[in-house]
Amino acid sequence: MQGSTMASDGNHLRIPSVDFRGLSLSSPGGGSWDAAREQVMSALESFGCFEAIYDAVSEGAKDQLFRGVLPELFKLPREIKIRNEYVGLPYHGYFCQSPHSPIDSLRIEDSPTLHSVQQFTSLMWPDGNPTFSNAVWTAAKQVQELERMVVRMILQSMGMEKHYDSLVESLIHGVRFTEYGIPFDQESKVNMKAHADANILTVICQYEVDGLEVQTRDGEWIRPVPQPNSFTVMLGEAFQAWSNGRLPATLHRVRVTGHQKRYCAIFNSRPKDEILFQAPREMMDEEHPLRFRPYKYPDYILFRFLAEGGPDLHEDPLQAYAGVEGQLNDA
Ligand SMILES: O=C(O)CCC(=O)C(=O)O
Ligand SMILES: [Fe+2]
Repeated sequence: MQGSTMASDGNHLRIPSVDFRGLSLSSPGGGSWDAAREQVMSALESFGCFEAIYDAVSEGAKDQLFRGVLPELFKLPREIKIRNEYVGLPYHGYFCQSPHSPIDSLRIEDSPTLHSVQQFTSLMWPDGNPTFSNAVWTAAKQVQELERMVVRMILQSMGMEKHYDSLVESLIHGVRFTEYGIPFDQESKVNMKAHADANILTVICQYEVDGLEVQTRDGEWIRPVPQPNSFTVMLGEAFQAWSNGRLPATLHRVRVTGHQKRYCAIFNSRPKDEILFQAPREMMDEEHPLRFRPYKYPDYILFRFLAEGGPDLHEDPLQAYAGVEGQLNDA
């Protein structure tokens, strides 16, 4: 078991890494599992994220994805890519507008289900592209297993394991693939400004060209160094709401400092459209009164990205939308 690495490199903080090799959702307990769980919780507390060492997605599979499948996808003409529309939810299909950098981004919803990936594939390649479908589906299934292990560990640590099945059942997993060009502002080099994700957890797979930066709980920005067998895992706003504020969402941004195109795979699970998402009762007591009113994910996304002047309006959009001390308290 590789230890949790909180040590500094000179004065450069490193994100703790946690070894998931050999762990499985089918045996969520025992020595190595419990040790990894401790490391996960301590990393989330200080850093809001950790590097998962996880080789279920092999180096070969990553090579195939990033060298073959993704460049082929992004090379398609724009009029094909816009076919990936998620009606009613901005940023959940295709988007290519950013004030900060050239960007091209496509989300595949329900990607651990082969049929869902095939549907996406047939929009892009009407004659089919089994190599694409299989590569994406296989990676998504493996990353979903990693994500579920992390969710299970977190719930165990909070004494909430009995809610694991219902929480997982309320979520849908997807993957977003993004291609970034060189940022417009060459001083800041920001491709994507600081934000938290609306989902429960985000699992980021970088490849060769780094760029992700994460803000630690002390407010310091650190840059995960992608390894062939690592994924960066961080907390999203849905977990913050579900845990009644105990698991604050992690701020992160993207800065591409070189002159290469950057591809990134962003895996995550988010509340299903129809679910009224809320913290279980046990998360509340006299010391911890309700922090976020129940909400539906699509309503929040519309608030965040479309209503009231767009994504830049609120510094803490979840608080503004669902915080019980927020303006929309009685909405
Ligand atoms: O490209 C990355 O590393 C992160 C992208 C991101 O934060 C997002 O799409 O929400
Ligand atoms: Fe993000």
